Amino acid sequence: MKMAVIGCGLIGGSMALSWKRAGIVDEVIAFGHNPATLQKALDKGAADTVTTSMEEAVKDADIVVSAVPVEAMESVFTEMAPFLKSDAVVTDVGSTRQTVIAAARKGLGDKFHQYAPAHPIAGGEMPGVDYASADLFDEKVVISTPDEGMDPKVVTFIEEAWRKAGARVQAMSPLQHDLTFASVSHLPHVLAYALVDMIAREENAQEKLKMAGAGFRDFTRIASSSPVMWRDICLSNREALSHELERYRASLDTLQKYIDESDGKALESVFENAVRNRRGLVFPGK
Ligand SMILES: NC(=O)C1=CN([C@@H]2O[C@H](COP(=O)(O)OP(=O)(O)OC[C@H]3O[C@@H](n4cnc5c(N)ncnc54)[C@H](O)[C@@H]3O)[C@@H](O)[C@H]2O)C=CC1
Ligand SMILES: O=C(O)C(=O)Cc1ccc(O)cc1
Repeated sequence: MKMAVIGCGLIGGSMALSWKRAGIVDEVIAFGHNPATLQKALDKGAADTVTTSMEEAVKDADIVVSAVPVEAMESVFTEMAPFLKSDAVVTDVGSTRQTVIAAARKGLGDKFHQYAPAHPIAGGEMPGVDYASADLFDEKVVISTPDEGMDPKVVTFIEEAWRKAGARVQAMSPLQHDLTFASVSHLPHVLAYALVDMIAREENAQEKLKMAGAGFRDFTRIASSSPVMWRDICLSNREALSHELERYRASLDTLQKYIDESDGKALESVFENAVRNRRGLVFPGK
């Protein structure tokens, strides 16, 4: 089996390494625009061959994965469509589902039935194939979002491949996915970026930041994530994310009121509820 990876960064590169390790694919070709990035994919062992030609990447591939930022998905699907083998399977790893599925519908056209989406809930804040690893998805959750017009056999093939690669597959609707991840992934990234940006713009920012402890480090780790990737996620899941921001703003207003009014009892009750829920959380995988 030959896999073509379109956008061989952290997730595309990790998928290549992980699916090779699991014996799902024997050979990987990476497509990209930047020869230096492609050379890194070769050095890392994520790709066996590389190309800047979409035709060369896709024409003999049995599996094609798009691992580019979500707003670039439509042009990638459009570019690959003419060169796909009739029995090739297409997938993607994007962080949003409704707009990416719409992009696949539009870009792949009458080849849409060859496509099944899957979003791995695993990654990290450092982008690029340098940070890729074969065990990134071990025991992690991968969300499958089957939708109208997809071939159930293709959906099952992609789900089974992820299981074989060591992940746990869970299915949900594209809408449910986007509402859920707006809340537990997209909102926290915006909050972390906002906090670091706000402090960094202050006159004595560097002196302040030097004083930051582990709490600040834990809260803001994800503010090191790729600006392009997160710009795209915010734009792609605009409605759900905007709703979450409104709710969060209301929650901050409430906390500010308690603080302004020195209402310790009310503050403690909010914090206790958060602690009860946070301490009970179990995160899948390592
Ligand atoms: N970083 C993470 O933790 C996770 C990311 N994702 C999703 O996976 C996808 C890839 O993210 P990462 O691997 O983290 O990013 P990355 O920045 O490490 O890799 C993206 C790669 O795509 C390339 N690229 C960008 N536009 C392109 C285009 N039009 N054609 C070809 N190549 C193009 C970039 O040069 C880069 O090599 C995104 O859709 C992201 O939302 C999903 C789960 C986790
Ligand atoms: O860095 C982290 O902790 C993440 O949250 C990684 C991540 C980023 C985007 C996704 O769609 C899924 C996982």
